[in-house]
Amino acid sequence: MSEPLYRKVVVKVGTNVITNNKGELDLQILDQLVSQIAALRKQGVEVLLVSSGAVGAGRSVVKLPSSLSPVASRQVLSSTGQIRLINTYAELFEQRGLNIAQILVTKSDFRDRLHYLNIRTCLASLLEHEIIPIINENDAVSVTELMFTDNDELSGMIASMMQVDAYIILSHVDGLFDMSRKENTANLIHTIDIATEHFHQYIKPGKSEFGRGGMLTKCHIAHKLARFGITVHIANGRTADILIDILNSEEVGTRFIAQKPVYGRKRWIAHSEGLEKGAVTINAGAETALRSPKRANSLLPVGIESVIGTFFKGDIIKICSENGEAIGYGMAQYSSEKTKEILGKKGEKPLIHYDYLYLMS
Ligand SMILES: Nc1ncnc2c1ncn2[C@@H]1O[C@H](COP(=O)(O)OP(=O)(O)O)[C@@H](O)[C@H]1O
Ligand SMILES: N[C@@H](CCC(=O)OP(=O)(O)O)C(=O)O
Repeated sequence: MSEPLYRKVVVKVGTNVITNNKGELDLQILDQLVSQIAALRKQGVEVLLVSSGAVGAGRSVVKLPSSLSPVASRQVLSSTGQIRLINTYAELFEQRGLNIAQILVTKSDFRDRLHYLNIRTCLASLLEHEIIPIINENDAVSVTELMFTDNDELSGMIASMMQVDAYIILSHVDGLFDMSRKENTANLIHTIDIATEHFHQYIKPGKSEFGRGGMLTKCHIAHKLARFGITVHIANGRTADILIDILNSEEVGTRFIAQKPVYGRKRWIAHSEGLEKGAVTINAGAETALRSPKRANSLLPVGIESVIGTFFKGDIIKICSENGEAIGYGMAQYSSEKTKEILGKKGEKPLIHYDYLYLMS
């Protein structure tokens, strides 16, 4: 391999990639994946692996009655399957002289800056000691409202938190296809430049059998990360040497071109969907000011129409447009109580400073 394209990557592998049609772990594919990661490590590439497959692996460990609730069966399958999954990885990496670590997280582990930084320190220390972190959602304890949409979202969060060069999503499909054409003539989209085109035009809604996310979630995350300056690849994890090819700059799968990098707190705020403590509704003038391409504007009380929930200084809050649609997130500079006192007034301090503001496009 020539000089690898990236120095640090997050690789996310989906259930459909690493399980066979009987739902069992596909040892041949896992072996192929591990050997590619080992080859990348030899080249000095730092790899964080996010692996789905716990629930899938659990299905081949225990047979559950159909009367069990979906939540309970997911808890049982994931907690039993995760052991099988991680043991398989441990054995395969050990054969290549590599150590792994298991990190199980829930969305609430990212709820405030301190927790977020704790996870970051943990992952950074593992990489520093040449241990490969294998991350999954802690499905046994994360229930409905605290769940990530799927592991594509979790991995996106890790990729942005760890400031990787690229986020590689290994799916069971070759990438994003242009579904606007007739099915049998669908074309693989090689690159997407989010500055000039939108992925929505290519997507067909729907999820595959065992996974949770679907192409729409993948593209949403890819778009978000490309905005932060991280290149995203969506490629087929069952294709031999796919990771090696990507890091060798071969044109495989779909690549979302990275834009100018954004760092620090803005990234954390951008991943706070569902973790907000409250919300504010703003008027049309304030929305126009926040979206101004000419200058960065902070959110002033004069443009705030209403306050929902209770929040304090330093909390993440959601920003909604006049019609109630979520348009962004930001860190409050003061409490909901104070905001209520001064909303609509001129000359007051900003509720959200532009450095702590993330607007969805
Ligand atoms: N434009 C598209 N290109 C490719 N796949 C698409 C598209 N629109 C919808 N899909 C669906 O998305 C699925 C891939 O997403 P997902 O099931 O989450 O993959 P995985 O489980 O491999 O992570 C495909 O099976 C396909 O049916
Ligand atoms: N955490 C779950 C996987 C959830 C998930 O996002 O699955 P997938 O869409 O296959 O990546 C598991 O390990 O079974």
